[in-house]
Amino acid sequence: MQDIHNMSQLTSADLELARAFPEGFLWGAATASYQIEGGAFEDGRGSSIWDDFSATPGKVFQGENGNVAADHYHRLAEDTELMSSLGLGAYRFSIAWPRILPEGRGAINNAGLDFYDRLVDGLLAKGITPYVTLYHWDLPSPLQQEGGWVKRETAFAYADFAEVVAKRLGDRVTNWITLNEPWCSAYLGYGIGIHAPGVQDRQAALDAGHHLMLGHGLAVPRIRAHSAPNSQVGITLNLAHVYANDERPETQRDVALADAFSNRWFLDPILRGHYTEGFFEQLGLNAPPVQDGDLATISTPIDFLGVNNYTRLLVKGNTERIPLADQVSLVAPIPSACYTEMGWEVYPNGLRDLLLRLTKDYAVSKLYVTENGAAFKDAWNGNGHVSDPRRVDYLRTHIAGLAEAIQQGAPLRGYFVWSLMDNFEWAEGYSKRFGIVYIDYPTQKRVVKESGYWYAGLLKAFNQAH
Ligand SMILES: OC[C@H]1NNC[C@@H](O)[C@@H]1O
Repeated sequence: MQDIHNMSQLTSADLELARAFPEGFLWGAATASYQIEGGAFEDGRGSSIWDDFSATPGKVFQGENGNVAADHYHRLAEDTELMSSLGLGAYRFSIAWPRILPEGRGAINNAGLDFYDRLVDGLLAKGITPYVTLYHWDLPSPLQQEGGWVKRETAFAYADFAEVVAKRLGDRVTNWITLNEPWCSAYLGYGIGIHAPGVQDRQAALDAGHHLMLGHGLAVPRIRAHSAPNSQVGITLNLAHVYANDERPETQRDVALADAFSNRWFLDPILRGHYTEGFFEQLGLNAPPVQDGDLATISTPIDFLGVNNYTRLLVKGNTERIPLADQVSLVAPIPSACYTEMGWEVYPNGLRDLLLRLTKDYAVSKLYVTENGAAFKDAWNGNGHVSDPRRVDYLRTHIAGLAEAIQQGAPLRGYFVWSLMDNFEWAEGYSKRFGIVYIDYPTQKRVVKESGYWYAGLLKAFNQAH
């Protein structure tokens, strides 16, 4: 691998930026099982709701699926070497529940555990710290056939799964993330149905969200029980800072609604032990089936909050009617702004402002940015590397915001770029590329993009400064 730490990619300002971060700050990259692994029918892996959703005509771009993806299942050595060559301090990945418990509960598939054993050992051998997400959306199909996350029993099945994994990996894994983005699982999967399992029922979204959070709370002590004393357990939420487009009262009202729906729906139960006042009424829905003790379980103390952030929300108040919390109108694309291939505004201060808000409003002892990145049109001409200056600029400006947030008191301990490599972007299939490494799917060749070289150079400059 050619000198990947080619710091000539960096400006003097970049070198200054690297030095702005405190000693011990963690630099990593993130992926998820269904998005990169492939090996969908191998070694006892069961089916997930994303296998089923992908196989349903019309659900995923061009009918694409995760059967092969980036073939990571067969490329552990190559990919851990790639991570090492980039100089990553940590790697965030997720465990495919259907590899471990093909039926969702009951019989353990040891070949599935063996795969993650090999991955963890490979990372540790290269000095890369594993950050393990236990659930990144690939619910075993049999559990969905019983109702999935709208059923309370799924929360208990999840906690059992978490314990099985912690028992096997807890002697080496000390950083655990229970769930990735339960908001997406609940609202995109059960509310509007653009994600698996494709249910369109807003009440079901509330019920699923509650049981996802319950599963989180049930799992935390069981993970701790099988992990080393210095382990830390947290959860990753997708959050976005909400801005007012103007000073009108209806805009202020809608900013609060958007914040409740996008952020506080999960932040408040997990970090404050209660749902946001009036939230269900604002949605025009009933409360989910909360049982005595649930909120105490859901708000069990955690060691860090993982924050996934890509853009901001800019709200312009509705005048003609009182909107529902999930129907607030966002400002139309701003001509002067930049947008990624996902249609998300590039607004670097949004990540900084989000971290500062969390620090001010919630008693979080530690924060990690567990995902941040961008999809742009990346092309590879079959040789050399992939030029992606817009992604370099996206990373540079968002990382600069992190330094400001830390300076202003945010307890930020690390950053994981999304993503290590191009991968299956859910309903968008492979049409959207988020990687700092390009995947040529026909050949499965890994090609480090300009952003990958830049990120590697930044990490090298950071390490040299400490
Ligand atoms: O949309 C980009 C990413 N967002 N967070 C969850 C990941 O699975 C997505 O690929």
